[in-house]
Amino acid sequence: MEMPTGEAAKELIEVHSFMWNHFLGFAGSMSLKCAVQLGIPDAIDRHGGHITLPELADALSVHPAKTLHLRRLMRTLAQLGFFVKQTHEADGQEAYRLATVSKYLLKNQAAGMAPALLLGLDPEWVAPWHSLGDSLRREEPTPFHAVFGKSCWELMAHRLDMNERFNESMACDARLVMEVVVNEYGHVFKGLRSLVDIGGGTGTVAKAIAKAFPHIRCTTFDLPHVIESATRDASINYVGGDMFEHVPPADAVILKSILHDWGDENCVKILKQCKEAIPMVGGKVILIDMVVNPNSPSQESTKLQYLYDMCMMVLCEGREREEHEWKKIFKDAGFTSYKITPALGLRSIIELSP
Ligand SMILES: C[S@@+](CC[C@H](N)C(=O)[O-])C[C@H]1O[C@@H](n2cnc3c(N)ncnc32)[C@H](O)[C@@H]1O
Ligand SMILES: O=c1cc(-c2ccc(O)cc2)oc2c(O)c(O)ccc12
Repeated sequence: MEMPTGEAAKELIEVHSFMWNHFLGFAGSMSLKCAVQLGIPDAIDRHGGHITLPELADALSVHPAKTLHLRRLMRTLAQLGFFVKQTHEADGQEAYRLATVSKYLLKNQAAGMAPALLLGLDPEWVAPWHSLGDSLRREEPTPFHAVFGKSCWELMAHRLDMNERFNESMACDARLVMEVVVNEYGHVFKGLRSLVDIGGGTGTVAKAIAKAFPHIRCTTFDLPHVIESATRDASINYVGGDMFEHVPPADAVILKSILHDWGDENCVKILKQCKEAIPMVGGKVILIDMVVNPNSPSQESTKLQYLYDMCMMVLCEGREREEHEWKKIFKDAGFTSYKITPALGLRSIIELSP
């Protein structure tokens, strides 16, 4: 094959770089996972936010033969924007400090995101991705079924370690999102005296609402094994059950990241149960979910929504939807009107009236 020259050579180099950037995306994610598992952000934080390489190696008990490996890991993560590399003028020693983003990887942080990183890259949660292609040729509902023979919800009822990791990942996302919802969009809860969070996990959403609006009686509703594993908070009622069969009555029900877990038919079934649970006058259903806009000015958001959609395809039977797809579901479930507030970057608040 003749080697390209001129414009063709330039194109080849660009293609090469584009491809490798994508092929090696996982190496960046896995390096970050390694940093979190080793506790690098916390070690830097404990050291006053700035640490030299030998100090870091010492703090992490890195084997003396692996100091250079640590340096390579740190320079990669600094290049990716997770740490800031500094060189001491006096002795030329390499040092690192936390970048703004890595503060969100500290353990025991209210807004920490480490559990979401660890769940997404857990070998058992990654395994179904290897079956995606084969699964597209077969009848089973998801690649997750191909690997585990059941849905993730069924599996987690028996695998309490997975249940705990999953719930913690969801809780860390909910803490972040609800901080914005109650502070910036509190009007959504105006006039409500009671509210049920459907598929509320271990209660993070309900706790955030009860704390911001103590006059609202909040209930967390989820599958029995999830409710049993929740640490009780006196301000919340906890109810175990199946949302396809019954939803406890309240002025409003909220569903955060629930409908995107399910296909259209199941969404209609869930919403019909929600409609039964709220008053015809003054009742409302509040959804916190994604509304995909393929023509969004923020193509970065659209890309993330599509990637999340792929997660839903692999791990559960859900999908991320455009407004016209939501509209049909709301109509089929018997709701007369809806209002979308694109409030949270990737996600929107959607209010439904019966
Ligand atoms: C993606 S998580 C969302 C958790 C929480 N709403 C949040 O955003 O942090 C979906 C939740 O739905 C719950 N769930 C699944 N099937 C359910 C069912 N049939 N009835 C009630 N809850 C269910 C799961 O146990 C899980 O807690
Ligand atoms: O099964 C999942 C997994 C995730 C998930 C993937 C990657 C991460 O880094 C964190 C979490 O999220 C899910 C989700 O939001 C959902 O509604 C259902 C299932 C899953």
